[in-house]
Amino acid sequence: MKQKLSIVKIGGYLIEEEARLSKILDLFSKIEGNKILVHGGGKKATEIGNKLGIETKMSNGRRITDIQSLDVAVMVYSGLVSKNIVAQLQAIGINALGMSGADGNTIQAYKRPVKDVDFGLVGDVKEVNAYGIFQLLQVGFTPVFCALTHDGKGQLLNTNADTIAAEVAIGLSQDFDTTLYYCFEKKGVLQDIEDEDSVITHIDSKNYDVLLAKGIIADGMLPKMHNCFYALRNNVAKVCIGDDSMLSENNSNFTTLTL
Ligand SMILES: Nc1ncnc2c1ncn2[C@@H]1O[C@H](COP(=O)(O)OP(=O)(O)O)[C@@H](O)[C@H]1O
Ligand SMILES: CC(=O)N[C@@H](CCC(=O)OP(=O)(O)O)C(=O)O
Repeated sequence: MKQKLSIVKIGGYLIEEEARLSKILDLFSKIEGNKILVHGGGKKATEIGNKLGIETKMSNGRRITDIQSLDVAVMVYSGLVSKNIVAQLQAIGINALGMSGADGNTIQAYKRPVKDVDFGLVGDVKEVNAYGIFQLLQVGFTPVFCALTHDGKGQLLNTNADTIAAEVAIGLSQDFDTTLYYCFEKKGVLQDIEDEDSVITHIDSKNYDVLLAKGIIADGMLPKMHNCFYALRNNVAKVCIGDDSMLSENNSNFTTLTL
């Protein structure tokens, strides 16, 4: 039987709030078995960029990563956010290791080809070094991935953290029985975005199409759900979306996805 692996991705809003972040890290530390954390930090990058006088350019809600904003992304994602999370995990007994995709050649990517929009130094994942990550887990490290990959030729690339979580989950699903948790500021996928009590507890490919058609899934939830189904189609055993309480035992008020 395969060993269990939990991959938890935490989003930008949760990272911003100190108390909420430490609650999540505490719940994460209590997950039994192998685990990996993936964090975003887009909001922090925008905030620090503004302080440095580097304007954030967006297209349809997605960051355009020019050379200057890549520098900000590297400083914020693999520096400020990563090291803060790693130190907090160390303080609660987790031997965390802050990683970008360049570290240990864990995630190689290629620069996204220009179609309608040139996203700049943004990477689409080419290959996950599952064996390297497997070895880190076997010796007792807990990898903490930020939203950066590399092209193998010396160029760092900005890669969406939700995508990194899905790709790492897929890569490790050959060896592990993997559950992927997308943890963000809402209780789950909501029927009505204004009503926190309207969590849709189960979404499959059929009602996904209905939710899409009705416009219930929008904005950042569109690529998130795309990543969820992509992971499920590629051997990831279970995918869930919810807030920090999703990681507590005895809570079922979050969204579980199936094919
Ligand atoms: N039906 C929905 N249920 C919950 N959130 C939704 C829904 N439709 C759109 N959203 C939006 O999707 C966003 C989550 O995407 P995103 O900001 O990319 O997450 P993250 O913080 O994990 O990076 C939420 O902030 C919310 O505003
Ligand atoms: C290419 C791309 O989309 N990169 C993201 C990486 C950070 C991220 O994904 O942060 P959240 O999970 O907090 O949104 C960005 O720069 O915003």
